[in-house]
Amino acid sequence: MKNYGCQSMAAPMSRVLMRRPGDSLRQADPHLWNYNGYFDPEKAIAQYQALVEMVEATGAEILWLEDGNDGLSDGMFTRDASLITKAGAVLLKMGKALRAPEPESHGRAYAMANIPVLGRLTGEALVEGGDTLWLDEHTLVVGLGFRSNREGVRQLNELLNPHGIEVLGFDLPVWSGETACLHLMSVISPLADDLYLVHPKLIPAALWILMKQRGIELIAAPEAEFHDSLGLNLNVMPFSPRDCVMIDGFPGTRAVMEAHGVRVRTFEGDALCMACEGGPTCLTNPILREA
Ligand SMILES: NC(=O)NCCC[C@H](N)C(=O)O
Repeated sequence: MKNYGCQSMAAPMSRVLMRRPGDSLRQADPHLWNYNGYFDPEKAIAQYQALVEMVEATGAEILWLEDGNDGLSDGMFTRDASLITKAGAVLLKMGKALRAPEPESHGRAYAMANIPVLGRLTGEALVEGGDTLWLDEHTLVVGLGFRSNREGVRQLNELLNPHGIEVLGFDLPVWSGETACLHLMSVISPLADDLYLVHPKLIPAALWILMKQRGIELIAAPEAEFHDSLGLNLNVMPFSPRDCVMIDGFPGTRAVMEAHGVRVRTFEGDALCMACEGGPTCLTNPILREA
């Protein structure tokens, strides 16, 4: 039986790649890494543990990457450095230069776990996993901004077309600037194959049209909470269709999801997620999702 394969955003997750924050985060220079005033490493580590317990309670197996005091404090955002497909893993190439060593560290973990590496991005290509979204198992959408570019989409097509996957790129806006983190998944969170939570104003219009054509229902989170949470209210990760986790403190966003039949679990994420610009989708890289 295969122990990897994920070409869906919300099918039941039974295996996931994670990296517990440790000394690298404790020693991170917040100015260098663009962490804001909410940053508190000890509190962040405790908040991360609450997320781990929630993942474990679903029965999902966690494949661990070690911190090892390697100075890669963003390494806890395992979503970004590799992409799992049914044909193997693709080691991506980071738009944030400080994160450049992360894809190869994923490669080492996959080798130890007997997960084949299908390929890696090279040269000028950039793609971070937070910019990728499976619209269906044959269609991967990539947000193009400061973290992902057209050469990345070209190389992904070269690697994935032989496996029946088409990769489409859509431009993202500048928004908060070059050093901030705006991924496609910062403005869209799939909650089920046919239900996405969105921040409409930042969604590429052509992608909006495509999602509507696919019959996906788009539900908008309250705009005030998007601003108050620094966008993290919208970072919602499904364990399985309509069973999700988000950070605590944004009841309006929670209510719109619950009104659509979604079970919402929460954990405190100010010192971890709001501080370091990444929520539960970024902190997890699902390795196996199957209906
Ligand atoms: N997928 C995500 O949205 N990841 C969040 C990454 C945050 C990290 N501090 C970064 O700037 O790359």
